[in-house]
Amino acid sequence: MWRRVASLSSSISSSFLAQTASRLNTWESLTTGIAQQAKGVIAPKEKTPFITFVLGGPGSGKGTQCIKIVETFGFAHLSAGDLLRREIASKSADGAMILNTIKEGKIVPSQVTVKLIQKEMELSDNHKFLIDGFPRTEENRVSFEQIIGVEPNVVLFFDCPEEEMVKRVLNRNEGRVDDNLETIKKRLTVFQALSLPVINYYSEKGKLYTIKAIGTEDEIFEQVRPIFAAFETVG
Ligand SMILES: Nc1ncnc2c1ncn2[C@@H]1O[C@H](COP(=O)(O)OP(=O)(O)O)[C@@H](O)[C@H]1O
Ligand SMILES: Nc1ccn([C@H]2C[C@H](O)[C@@H](COP(=O)(O)OP(=O)(O)O)O2)c(=O)n1
Ligand SMILES: [Mg+2]
Repeated sequence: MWRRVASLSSSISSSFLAQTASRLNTWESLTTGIAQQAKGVIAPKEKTPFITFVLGGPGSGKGTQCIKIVETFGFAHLSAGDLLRREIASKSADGAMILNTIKEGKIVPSQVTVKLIQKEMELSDNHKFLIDGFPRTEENRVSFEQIIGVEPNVVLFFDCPEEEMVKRVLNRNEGRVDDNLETIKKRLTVFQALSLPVINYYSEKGKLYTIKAIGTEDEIFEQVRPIFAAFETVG
């Protein structure tokens, strides 16, 4: 009999203990969460990231359309070119190498660019990212997959005739070292040889959305809008 009572009491006490422990755990995690928020510690990234790569030749209107996507759909905009130009301006160890590469119309080693993108993603409290001007090569693409470990949900390709891209870049007027005819010609060759294979890769994967990038900025955005609107509906 005592055994039954003993075993009963032990099962009561163990279940009581388990419940108490579970309450304490819940409380602990709640209080930890509150304390972290109060201290401004970065909250755990609960949502799966939603990644959009924005591709297209130089001057195809990627940056211009990204501004509209941010305004309408609340993405964080990470321009690979802007991040690299920021490195040059900050006179970091890689700055001189990046400047020469950009002047030459070539592509900066992937390791450098992906690390800059990774840092921005980690600092952001957004989970929806527009990664503009990346990946520009197969090496860029593979490096992102290896370092960040995720694939894009959407890949936009702004498809624009070369003569229109050249005209736009020469009129861009942002004081960029690469906005001159000599560099643009090199960039167009690099785009054909190294970036088009990436675009084809995503086309085969069924992730590519091609936008006819001629017309007014608003006309072009009307092709972009339904792509993201469809994802908003899905949830
Ligand atoms: N639809 C458009 N029609 C004419 N000019 C445009 C259009 N979209 C952008 N531009 C202009 O063309 C230049 C290049 O655009 P930008 O967004 O910087 O392209 P990208 O980021 O693809 O190089 C900018 O000066 C921009 O104001
Ligand atoms: N993934 C990338 C993106 C940009 N770069 C370098 C080389 C590019 O010619 C320059 C400028 O890129 P950016 O995207 O700002 O250029 P456009 O907006 O297309 O004119 O930066 C790079 O090396 N790798
Ligand atoms: Mg741009």
